[in-house]
Amino acid sequence: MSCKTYVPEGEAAPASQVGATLEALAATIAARREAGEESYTHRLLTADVDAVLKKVMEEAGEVALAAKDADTALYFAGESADVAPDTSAAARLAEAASQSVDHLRYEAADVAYHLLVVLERFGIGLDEFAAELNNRMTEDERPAGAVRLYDDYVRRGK
Ligand SMILES: N=c1c2ncn([C@@H]3O[C@H](COP(=O)(O)OP(=O)(O)OP(=O)(O)O)[C@@H](O)[C@H]3O)c2ncn1[C@@H]1O[C@H](COP(=O)(O)O)[C@@H](O)[C@H]1O
Repeated sequence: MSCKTYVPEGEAAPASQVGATLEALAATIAARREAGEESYTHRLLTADVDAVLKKVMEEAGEVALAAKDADTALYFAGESADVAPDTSAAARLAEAASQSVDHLRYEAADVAYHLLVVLERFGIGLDEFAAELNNRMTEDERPAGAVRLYDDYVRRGK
């Protein structure tokens, strides 16, 4: 866990934080098929597919811009810490760099959410998505018991 995160006191942590989060979010998204038009997710699931595809591309672009900003901010924070450590300028640049990394995380979450909506639209469950990633791993990298794709479904259409 990073110094920016915490688990609320008294709550048991799931075996995999990101696994539990993605599963909960994917289930919420799937359930929004039955929601009303007031749900943004429902609209993305049911409107012209271009709407959600446009969002994926827009949010991916925002990740790239946020990462460039973070890269620049970290560079200046590093330079300042080398040249004038323990000054208010160095502290300000360090804080700006930390905020720019936070912004990158925010934009990455936007991409992940919109990608999950696309997967739901096309009936690709999280286990199947995991199998796609697992198939690309070496034996050493792949976790024990990891779900795989049957050979007939590997690199299909390529
Ligand atoms: N995780 C998300 C989620 N992430 C992003 N978004 C929406 O995606 C849109 C992103 O569009 P914009 O880029 O225009 O907005 P922005 O992020 O404020 O702007 P930028 O900083 O990115 O430029 C916003 O409307 C966000 O509210 C999300 N909408 C919903 N969810 C989840 O889906 C659940 C169901 O939500 P409903 O859509 O309300 O049913 C929610 O409870 C959440 O758990």
